[in-house]
Amino acid sequence: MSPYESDPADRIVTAAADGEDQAVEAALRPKLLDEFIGQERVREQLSLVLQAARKRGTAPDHVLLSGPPGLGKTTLSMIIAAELNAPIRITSGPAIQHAGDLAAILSSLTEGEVLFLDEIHRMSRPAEEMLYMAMEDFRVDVIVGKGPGATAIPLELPPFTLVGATTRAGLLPPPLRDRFGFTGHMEFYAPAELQRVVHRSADLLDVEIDPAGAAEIAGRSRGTPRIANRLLRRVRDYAQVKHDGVVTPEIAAQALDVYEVDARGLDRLDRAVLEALLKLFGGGPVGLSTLAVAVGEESETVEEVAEPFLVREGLLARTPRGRIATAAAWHHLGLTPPVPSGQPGRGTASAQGELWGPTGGR
Ligand SMILES: Nc1ncnc2c1ncn2[C@@H]1O[C@H](COP(=O)(O)OP(=O)(O)OP(=O)(O)O)[C@@H](O)[C@H]1O
Repeated sequence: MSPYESDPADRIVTAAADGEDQAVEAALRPKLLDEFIGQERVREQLSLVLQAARKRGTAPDHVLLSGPPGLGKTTLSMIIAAELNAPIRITSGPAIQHAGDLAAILSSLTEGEVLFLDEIHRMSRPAEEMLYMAMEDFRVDVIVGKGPGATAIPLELPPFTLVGATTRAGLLPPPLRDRFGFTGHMEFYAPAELQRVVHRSADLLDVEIDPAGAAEIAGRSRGTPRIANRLLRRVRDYAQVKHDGVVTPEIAAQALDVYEVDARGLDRLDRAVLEALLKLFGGGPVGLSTLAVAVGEESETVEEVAEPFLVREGLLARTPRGRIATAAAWHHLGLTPPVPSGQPGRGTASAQGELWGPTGGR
């Protein structure tokens, strides 16, 4: 049976927002730059951009925020609007399929408004081209009619600030990237920063938590505030049902064990992949498809859902000969790595060596 029967998008450790996240996130979002935890460099740079714009009394340059999901791009866009005392309009690349959709949004903006365009790399080509002119000249050409009779009607736009967000900055065409005056690269959060995020959210949710309890949740949150907030809610449930509601490190650990999120933030799918790699293939190298069959999953699920975090954590490496486990992987699962052939004490290695899988890349 698949170790992960449900949709991988429903994992408790996914960085994408689920329905419950969306419902509670509004209450947990920091409202001003000073309340925003971590991302020191982006915060400092952005603070300068905003202060300068306020001083000049003009709309600031367009801002691009890039980084993995759940790190606070939407939150920062709302903070930008709040700091500028400006209204914000929120939309996303996939919602803008036709240039006309974008023209409708742009032409209804008010002066100084912030337009947040999430997943900007997923906009259609014609809309993207319209955006170039809008960003640079605050003007769009609206095409009326079709074929040889079509005419372009120029439309002046009020000055506005575009905040684009993308998980894939590399996919943005250079002409679009170049039109942003400031790009903020969001990094995964350090455990101490996530501990502060958990504490802050616990206060807002009226959950009593001790510092070590917050540290326990932070350590399992994969560097991502959205995951930290989600784990906090599950730990709160456990603490309220099984205990007196206070979150201690022991209670946090017990609760997250129930949800199968281990001390390093790996879930059942991540561990199944690592266990197969170590126990069945002696740590590799093994091809992706062989590894996927061994865990009863599609290759894409292993490659796109489990591997990025395992690679980031330094537990698994992708090589031209296939996937290999690192020393940290053996250590994490409490297993002893085989001794390389030709060295003394090869006994365990040969026993496991017989199980080594094919060594093709895929
Ligand atoms: N620096 C931070 N301090 C406190 N909370 C944060 C911080 N960054 C993010 N959060 C919390 O994490 C949650 C997710 O943040 P947000 O929606 O801004 O992420 P995102 O990068 O826009 O994700 P996506 O790309 O999936 O839209 C929010 O509820 C917010 O409260």
